[in-house]
Amino acid sequence: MNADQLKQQAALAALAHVEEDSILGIGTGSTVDLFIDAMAAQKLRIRGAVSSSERSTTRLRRHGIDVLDLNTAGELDLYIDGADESDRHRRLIKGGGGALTREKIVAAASRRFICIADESKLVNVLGKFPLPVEVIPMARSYVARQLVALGGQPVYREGFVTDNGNQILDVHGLSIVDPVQMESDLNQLAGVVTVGLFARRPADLVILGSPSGVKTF
Ligand SMILES: O=C(CO)[C@H](O)[C@H](O)COP(=O)(O)O
Repeated sequence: MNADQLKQQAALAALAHVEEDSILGIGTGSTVDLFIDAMAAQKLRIRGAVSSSERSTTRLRRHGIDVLDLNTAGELDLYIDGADESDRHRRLIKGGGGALTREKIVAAASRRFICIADESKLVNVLGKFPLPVEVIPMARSYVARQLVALGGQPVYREGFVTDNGNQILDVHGLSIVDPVQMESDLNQLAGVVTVGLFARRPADLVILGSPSGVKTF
């Protein structure tokens, strides 16, 4: 099975958690695209979705799914999103697609967070995937120097602007043994908008597609 088939497996398994007339939070990425398409194909009736990116908004609307404003939607029933890495405690690295800030907001505003991915995303220690950090543009070099002092090697994601008009530093070389502490530490740096570590609010359930079937934890 290829990676897309494994992502599809996870996306389909997540559909079983969607309740009729609920309001969903929708993440961003290729796995979430598959989830949106599967939800539309199965004609699941939901009240609407709060989207974490322009990319997902376009896809939801194309399927005729109502995209709601988080300010009026209230608390969301369920958030579905992919990840770049997950450890066994369901702590994640996210932001490979650059949507980490809105993803973190929508995850925080949701009662339940289900992460869908293929099994290659499961790691023992987070940090092999470069950690995305969204920064205010004028603070980019300052934040980069602080990240070097903390032992990372930040790389500017050139030519990429987030949906919020900010920039991304991808931090290589981190072995994130205490993700909760690192998330707090990096959040404190002036100019950092969002760190792509989802450790203080981990997923409630991770669904992984694998050649031997779906794995959940
Ligand atoms: O965090 C993300 C986007 O900001 C995605 O969830 C992450 O990059 C995984 O993407 P994919 O489903 O394409 O593997």
